[in-house]
Amino acid sequence: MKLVLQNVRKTFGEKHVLSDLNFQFEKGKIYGLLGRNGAGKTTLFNCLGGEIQTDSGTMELINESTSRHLEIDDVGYVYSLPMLPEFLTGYEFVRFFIDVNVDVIEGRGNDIDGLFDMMHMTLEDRHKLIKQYSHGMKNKVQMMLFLLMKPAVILLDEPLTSFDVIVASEMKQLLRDIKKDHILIFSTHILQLATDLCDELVILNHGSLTRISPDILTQPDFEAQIIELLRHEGEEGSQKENSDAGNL
Ligand SMILES: Nc1ncnc2c1ncn2[C@@H]1O[C@H](COP(=O)(O)OP(=O)(O)OP(=O)(O)O)[C@@H](O)[C@H]1O
Repeated sequence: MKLVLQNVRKTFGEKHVLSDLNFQFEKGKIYGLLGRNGAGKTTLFNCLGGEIQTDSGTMELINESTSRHLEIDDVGYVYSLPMLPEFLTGYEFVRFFIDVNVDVIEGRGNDIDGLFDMMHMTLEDRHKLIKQYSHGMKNKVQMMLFLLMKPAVILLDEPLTSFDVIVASEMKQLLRDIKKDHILIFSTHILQLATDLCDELVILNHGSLTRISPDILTQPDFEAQIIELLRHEGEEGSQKENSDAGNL
């Protein structure tokens, strides 16, 4: 399965945030999305997640012989600031979520405690009001929802930054375990996290996506090179592969 973006555009007033963006994401990989503040990472996620409409272009899921437009239900979105009903306990919310999505979730919702165990959330925590949850605990609940829904595309907007080192390591392992069934796109400003977790690094700059050559990642000064790419984003002659040439 592939997610193919072609000529995707999004403008806010005079500002061209995404301009004729082309890229192809493949199932089984974790993509690290890098870009400077205001580059348009959240805008891209919002377009993919159906939160906002693109101005033009296509976003399609392509299997071996079929293709179709990306639908809202194809996308799971873990927000950097999770929005959850604070008046419910984590357990109550997950049970409610399973009840309203029972057709999609099928048997995966039978063991709610098993899900909380997988997230290493204690019995006490799972029965506490979400209002009392830390940022990281809320992110864990969000992650549980996509384990249940199994959307084709999972977008993660800086989620691991709220986890302590132990939990971040557990979550990274969880993402590696599930990646074979999904397209995972992970937005982060933490370069070390991106190189550690992701199979491919992609830079969003001047409204387009550009794949970073894997050769750069194996070089000892890769961090300096990526910083340089971000600093001189869009300039000709930088050591990166153009997404149009390399991926479509
Ligand atoms: N609803 C909106 N209306 C007008 N402008 C917007 C809107 N949403 C985003 N923008 C603008 O689009 C640009 C891209 O913003 P976006 O939040 O997508 O960037 P980002 O890469 O996620 O940034 P950061 O890394 O700082 O979170 C910014 O200039 C922002 O001001």
